[in-house]
Amino acid sequence: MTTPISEFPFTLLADELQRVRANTPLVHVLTNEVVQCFTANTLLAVGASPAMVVAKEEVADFAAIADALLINVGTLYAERLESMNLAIAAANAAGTPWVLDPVAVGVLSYRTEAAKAMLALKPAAIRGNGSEIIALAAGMGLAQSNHVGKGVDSTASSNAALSAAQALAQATGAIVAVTGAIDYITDGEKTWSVELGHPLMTKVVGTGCALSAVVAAFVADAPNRLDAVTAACALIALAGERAVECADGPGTFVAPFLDALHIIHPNQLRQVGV
Ligand SMILES: Nc1ncnc2c1ncn2[C@@H]1O[C@H](COP(=O)(O)OP(=O)(O)OP(=O)(O)O)[C@@H](O)[C@H]1O
Ligand SMILES: Cc1ncsc1CCO
Ligand SMILES: [Mg+2]
Repeated sequence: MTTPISEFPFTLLADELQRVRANTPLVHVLTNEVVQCFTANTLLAVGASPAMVVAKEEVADFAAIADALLINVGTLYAERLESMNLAIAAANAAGTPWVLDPVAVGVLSYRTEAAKAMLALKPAAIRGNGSEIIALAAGMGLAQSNHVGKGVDSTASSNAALSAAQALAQATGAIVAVTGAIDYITDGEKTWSVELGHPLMTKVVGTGCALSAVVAAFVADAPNRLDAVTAACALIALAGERAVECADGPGTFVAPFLDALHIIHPNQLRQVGV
């Protein structure tokens, strides 16, 4: 059973956005080298405060003072993995929620093993595409790994990964968001479906990665993590839809996407809804 976003109270989405803007959460971002700037700009446009602190000498100190941490394994290598594990340990010690983006997990064994080990470290949320979520679930014996990704791109629809997402949420205690044409956000019991967004969003690198950073911003001090992650997914998809209205293609998508995120006001969401 899934509940469509049209039943997600608009006031809740507005309230979530207002909460994030009021708190301007400091988001510690350990992400891949492709999407750093776009991710930082997306967080700023939403109203959060990004910082890409990566040195192993600094990550523990910073994770302890940040409001949330993002771990994205898109361009993983040994030194970065060491930093990530130090940051996660410090975040957990400080009670700071952290989010896992398992980019291309299932395709390559090094990152698949690294992400699998991270699952035991209690992420607050996991956000990935269909192939990635199926692979994570398969690594725990919860699904069959029958949709290995094509590099960072999914070969599975989010629909095909829904039961894997629900099982993964139950097994890890994380909120799991599996994204694609429809985003599903689940705590293993309740599942929201967000049928918003536009296929052009897959033609611009890093929309999913940036969404994961926004998920981190929303889970910071969240009264309800399922609502927070659902609101983050809905917000990014809505901004994508609005951007497409004034974009000619991928090259002209990014500027109106950032503008839409910056301009969207909670009161607008209260009036018109999703
Ligand atoms: N076919 C689609 N139709 C509508 N919206 C889409 C579609 N595919 C993706 N989206 C939107 O793009 C967002 C990013 O999801 P996607 O599943 O493409 O991430 P991803 O594969 O991890 O991307 P990346 O690794 O490039 O950052 C989704 O949350 C959704 O809003
Ligand atoms: C293209 C790409 N390669 C490694 S990470 C990344 C960003 C999209 O996930
Ligand atoms: Mg991705």
